[in-house]
Amino acid sequence: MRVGRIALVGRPNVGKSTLLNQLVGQKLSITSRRAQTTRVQVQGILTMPEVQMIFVDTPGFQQQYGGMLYRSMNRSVTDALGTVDQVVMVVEALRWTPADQAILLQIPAGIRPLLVINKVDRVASSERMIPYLQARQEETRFSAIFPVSALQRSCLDPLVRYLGQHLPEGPLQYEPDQVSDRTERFFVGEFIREQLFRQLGDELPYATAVMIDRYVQEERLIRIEATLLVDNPGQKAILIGQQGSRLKAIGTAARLQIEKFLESKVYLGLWVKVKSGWAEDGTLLKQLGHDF
Ligand SMILES: Nc1nc2c(ncn2[C@@H]2O[C@H](COP(=O)(O)OP(=O)(O)OP(=O)(O)O)[C@@H](O)[C@H]2O)c(=O)[nH]1
Repeated sequence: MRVGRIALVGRPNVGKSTLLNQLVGQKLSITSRRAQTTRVQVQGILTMPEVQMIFVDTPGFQQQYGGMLYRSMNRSVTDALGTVDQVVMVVEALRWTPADQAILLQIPAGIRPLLVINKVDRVASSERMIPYLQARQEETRFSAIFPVSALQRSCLDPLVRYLGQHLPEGPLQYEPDQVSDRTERFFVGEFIREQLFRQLGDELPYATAVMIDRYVQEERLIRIEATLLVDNPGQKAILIGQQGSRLKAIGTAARLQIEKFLESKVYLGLWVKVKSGWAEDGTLLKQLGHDF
């Protein structure tokens, strides 16, 4: 067996979560059009006849906000890189921004990352890719370059083959049918967060934490109760909406996703609570799965 840990790095929104979900074949990490939706490190596991790949989905590297939450996010990028066998850097086709460059510089010097150029489906003519590819090849740090479309699942097979061939030999670390080391409860929180990102304005999802208070298997359904923590009463009002309409829409959409994921009927109760400064509360962040 070849077994190893693979880190996906890249600036926010390049499609790391989408790529991970496609590789592992299940919706593990939430995706949205907005940047910086991944807060904690999620592992996806892909087991094939002779290979087990353990993917570490690192949060998008960002410099825009300060605060404990974001420091923890940036630190987990560097931490993750110290313990992995392969680093995959993801960028968007035809784009190489200062943020991409900063990420490349953050990868420790001894590591030769593999470059995935994602979203090639957006490139109208392949000729436009030639100078872009040449420029990337001149950046001699990459061990290999793979243009792909995570969304359309195209060109992923050569990438998987290459990754498998370059992992160390060793025993299985997870059962073959395991796709993640996270619990179902964790994913339920992620599905709720995904709806916050889809249904709210720009700022609020970042100011909201989801806590699963109850998760009980009953005879005919799974009963889940969750609290959405916000920073101030104004945010609470926005989140609840006119006569509760927004919270209801978030709850309904999240419940449908959760039912699909758990393959069971679900009751989902959502409450909104104001707790100012939650993003600076180390104990709370730990409970939510952030390491310090
Ligand atoms: N056209 C196109 N869009 C893609 C592709 N892969 C991802 N996207 C879109 O890009 C957006 C961002 O994707 P994510 O997977 O959330 O990006 P991420 O890098 O994980 O972002 P963070 O979680 O913020 O770090 C989503 O709207 C995806 O649907 C692709 O191959 N082609």
